[in-house]
Amino acid sequence: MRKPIIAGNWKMYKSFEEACQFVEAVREQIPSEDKVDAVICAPTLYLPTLVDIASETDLAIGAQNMHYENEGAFTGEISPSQLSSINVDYVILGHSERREYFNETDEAVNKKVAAALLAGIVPIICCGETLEERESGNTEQKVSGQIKAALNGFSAEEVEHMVIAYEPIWAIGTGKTATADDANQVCGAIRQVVEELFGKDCAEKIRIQYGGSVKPENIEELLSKEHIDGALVGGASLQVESYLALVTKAIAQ
Ligand SMILES: O=C(CO)COP(=O)(O)O
Repeated sequence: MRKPIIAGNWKMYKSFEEACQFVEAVREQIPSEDKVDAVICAPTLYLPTLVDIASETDLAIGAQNMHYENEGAFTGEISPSQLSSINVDYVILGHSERREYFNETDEAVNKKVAAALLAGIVPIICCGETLEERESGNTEQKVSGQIKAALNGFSAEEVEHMVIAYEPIWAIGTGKTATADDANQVCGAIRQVVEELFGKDCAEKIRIQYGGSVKPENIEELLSKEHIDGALVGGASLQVESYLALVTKAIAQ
């Protein structure tokens, strides 16, 4: 049995005060991390304070991006070792918004995954197809290519602790969710790629999230599917009630 993982991706939302109030409100109500991994990936600026507020609780704090170098002349960037120095547990890598607006390539994502491992941060590796790619029947080809590139050069022991997030781009922030069966099919195809590259044991252990308009009303059906082990959630992670509902529903599966 794979433990569910619910990660909120706040993107570029919330003031500092709102972020602190959110974590203060949810930290005591998060179910035990034996049952579910609950994560909030917040704007970088807020991370040290949020890690502090969430310390000694079952809520983990993550970043939404990082550079692959530990230091250097990269104005405006944040490094893996800087994140680990403030005890950040997770980092989202290769989100479609970063690939689209910030020219993040498969090669850069692969370097970032390596850097996250060295820094002891769990990478949440994103993949997903555009509407055009889906309509032309290229979903699995696109997603497999992204995953093969991101996982290039690692061992099964390393890969089994990573998290993959399948987020169809057309379902992000649009209110359109892939049907649970469609999402499960693609997550199953990703698991198959992992099995081919790293073996059955690794494929059975790695957790694969679905992301794209996940909310309390649809999470149960998504998580009831064989290959969907959690969710990467944008909009519905911004409110205390809906985030807690997602986490609570995840353990009822
Ligand atoms: O991009 C997402 C999470 O990373 C999904 O966002 P929404 O849940 O708002 O569709």
